[in-house]
Amino acid sequence: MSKLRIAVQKSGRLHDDSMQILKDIGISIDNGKDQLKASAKDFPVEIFYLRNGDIPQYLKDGVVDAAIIGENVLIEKGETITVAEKLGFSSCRVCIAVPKTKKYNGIQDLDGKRIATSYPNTVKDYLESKGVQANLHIINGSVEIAPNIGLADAICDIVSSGSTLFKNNLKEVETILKSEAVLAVSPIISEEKQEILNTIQFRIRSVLKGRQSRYILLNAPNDKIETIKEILPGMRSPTVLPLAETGWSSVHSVISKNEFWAIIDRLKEAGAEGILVCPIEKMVL
Ligand SMILES: Nc1ncnc2c1ncn2[C@@H]1O[C@H](COP(=O)(O)OP(=O)(O)OP(=O)(O)O)[C@@H](O)[C@H]1O
Ligand SMILES: O=P(O)(O)OC[C@H]1O[C@H](OP(=O)(O)OP(=O)(O)O)[C@H](O)[C@@H]1O
Ligand SMILES: [Mg+2]
Repeated sequence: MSKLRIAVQKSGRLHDDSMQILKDIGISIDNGKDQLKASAKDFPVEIFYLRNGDIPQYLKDGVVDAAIIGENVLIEKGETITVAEKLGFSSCRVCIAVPKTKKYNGIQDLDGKRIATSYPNTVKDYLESKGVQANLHIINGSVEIAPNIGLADAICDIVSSGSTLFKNNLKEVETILKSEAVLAVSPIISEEKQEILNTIQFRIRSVLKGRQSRYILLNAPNDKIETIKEILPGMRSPTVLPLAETGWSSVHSVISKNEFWAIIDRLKEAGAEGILVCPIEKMVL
């Protein structure tokens, strides 16, 4: 049976989370740090460790069948590549920034100006869509330094917390796109490998759903159960089990990770006690 070839970043911001999600879906890899290729145990998958920026070309050529990669890199270099799943980590945005002290009235201010970036296609498409022409300086790293050394009037780069912009006295003026890590697929994947990929996608969805959810357990007097059930969303309806103490029940439900703090006060007011919130490893719907 042929193996699905998946590319992951060799080292850098995506590496650890990429390996973690593979592990969570049951793909475990014995890999000496220096190996560039490794086979998974118990699953028809081979992992290739590559530079994030090189992965779109490998996907286009069919050298690898799928990859975990930043969506921003696909937008820059991967016109023909499809996104199979968003993976919920490495969230960032690609932005244009100018020196803090510069007045900025709108994108037309960049007409005829110099913009330093590692994402020339992304910037070019954006400027064209706004009818603006600028001179692009392509640099591969430390882009934020460019205005301070007189290399450019503006930059276009990745922003996450904004601290790199802040430290370099820059301000964000345009957000071109938002990005996160994705599972990307080669345009020339075979049917046999697509079958393996379908299994992987199913497992990824189960893991991501689990990560976004929490299992909640609480105790409440029986006459409060109806009110509590209305507060708890639950997958279908909450499970209600009698406690050893008469007149009391235990209520179990699944809620979104983000919902918990919003409903906790309402649950306590409604009479809930002994509230436990537990992580969920996987969730198959
Ligand atoms: N500050 C950040 N916060 C969140 N995600 C980021 C941040 N910087 C980059 N990313 C995301 O992680 C990806 C990899 O970034 P990283 O800096 O590790 O590698 P790189 O230098 O762009 O690529 P290569 O592997 O080719 O050297 C980026 O393409 C982007 O999607
Ligand atoms: O908004 P922030 O949270 O400060 O993150 C943004 C910075 O992170 C990335 O750089 P990275 O640290 O990956 O360095 P690199 O340029 O060497 O890839 C990106 O290129 C920005 O410089
Ligand atoms: Mg980087």
